[in-house]
Amino acid sequence: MGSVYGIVSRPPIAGPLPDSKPLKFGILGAAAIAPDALLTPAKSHPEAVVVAVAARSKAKGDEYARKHGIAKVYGGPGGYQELLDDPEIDVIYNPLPNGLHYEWTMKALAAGKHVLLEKPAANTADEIRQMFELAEQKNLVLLEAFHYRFHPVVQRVKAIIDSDELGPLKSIQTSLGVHSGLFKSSDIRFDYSLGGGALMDMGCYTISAMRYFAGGDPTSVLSAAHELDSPQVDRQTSATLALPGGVTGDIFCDLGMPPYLKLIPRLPRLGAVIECEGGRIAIVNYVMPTIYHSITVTPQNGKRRVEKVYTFPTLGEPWWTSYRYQLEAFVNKVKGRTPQAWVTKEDSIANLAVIESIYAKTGLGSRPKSEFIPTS
Ligand SMILES: NC(=O)C1=CN([C@@H]2O[C@H](COP(=O)(O)OP(=O)(O)OC[C@H]3O[C@@H](n4cnc5c(N)ncnc54)[C@H](OP(=O)(O)O)[C@@H]3O)[C@@H](O)[C@H]2O)C=CC1
Ligand SMILES: O=C1OC[C@@H](O)[C@H](O)[C@H]1O
Repeated sequence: MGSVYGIVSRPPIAGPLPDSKPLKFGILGAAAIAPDALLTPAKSHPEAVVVAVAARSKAKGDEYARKHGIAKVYGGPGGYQELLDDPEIDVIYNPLPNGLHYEWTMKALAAGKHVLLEKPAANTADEIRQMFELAEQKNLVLLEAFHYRFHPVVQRVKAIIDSDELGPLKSIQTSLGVHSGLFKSSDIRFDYSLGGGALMDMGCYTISAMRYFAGGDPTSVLSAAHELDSPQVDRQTSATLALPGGVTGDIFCDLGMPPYLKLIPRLPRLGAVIECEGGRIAIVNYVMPTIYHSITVTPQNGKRRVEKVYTFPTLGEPWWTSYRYQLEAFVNKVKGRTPQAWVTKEDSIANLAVIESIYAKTGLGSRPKSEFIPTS
């Protein structure tokens, strides 16, 4: 999935600004998402450079570093901690499996590093609260990498909702699903012990977007259902949530939608529909909008229009991915400048709390708590 962005993203190679020291990033794990989420965006960011990667296997780390032009490799059983202990590194990017996010983010913060942390931030809301508390204590930046929030598309949709052009909100539907076979059965997404499940992996976006558009958190889970991949792992989850002001929210997420008639592969579901008293907004692709997107606004008493938005008035380029916008915000935050958008501690905690409440409703329960006990 990630490599699609490589096709649309055409970054120039950027040099550092004369008066600004670039932040040096280290990556925990030779993860598949890192090229799209950090390595490629950093190439066009004058104040971000990836200097090291750690991998459980030195050989895998070496190969990954060679492919992506990363100078240093920490490999073997102590490699992750060696990366955290590297005094040259300012920021750790943590794209480990969900169930390892808490342990390695706590360790990275303890080592005095800022952290760009993949979504969902951890397996439980309580772990997320602890990570942010440590970041606050140490005056470090911690961000859950909900990259889509940094792209102009969702911000434009939110502005239309808030403008009251279409009147009060009635309902919000958000979806994210991919066809079966995209992820192998051995993928981390299907491993309960690593924090797997469709609701964790993809549902976290649908809930995050729904909460963002609603401007508030669900008050209850009205109903929820799942299809299983294995006894504790949902391949698909859907739920209906009560939102403030009598608004209803429907989410759908699927790690492997079966083919139609067992033959025809399914197109990805990447959309959202927002119904208001005076019209509706339909978004195609709120998750990876740089590839393609549309915002169709249909007022009840007006003309239907389609909007597309790739840049902000004074920020971005049409080829900037959501990850590139996210990196811009992250670097600005670390440098003490005001980022264009942000995902706050409260937002990250609330998102995982909704995931946990849906898992409670379906009976699958939260993903396992980390066994890591912080020492400081
Ligand atoms: N923002 C986005 O758009 C996306 C975010 N993600 C998130 O990024 C994270 C990683 O996803 P993805 O890159 O697809 O996954 P990968 O499986 O490619 O990467 C996970 C990395 O974790 C390391 N790892 C450490 N311990 C284990 C273990 N016990 N089992 C498996 N891997 C382990 C491996 O590193 P090594 O062996 O090299 O040390 C591996 O490279 C997830 O949290 C996911 O939700 C994923 C895709 C898109
Ligand atoms: O973060 C993600 O975004 C896109 C999905 O395909 C992927 O499963 C997920 O981890």
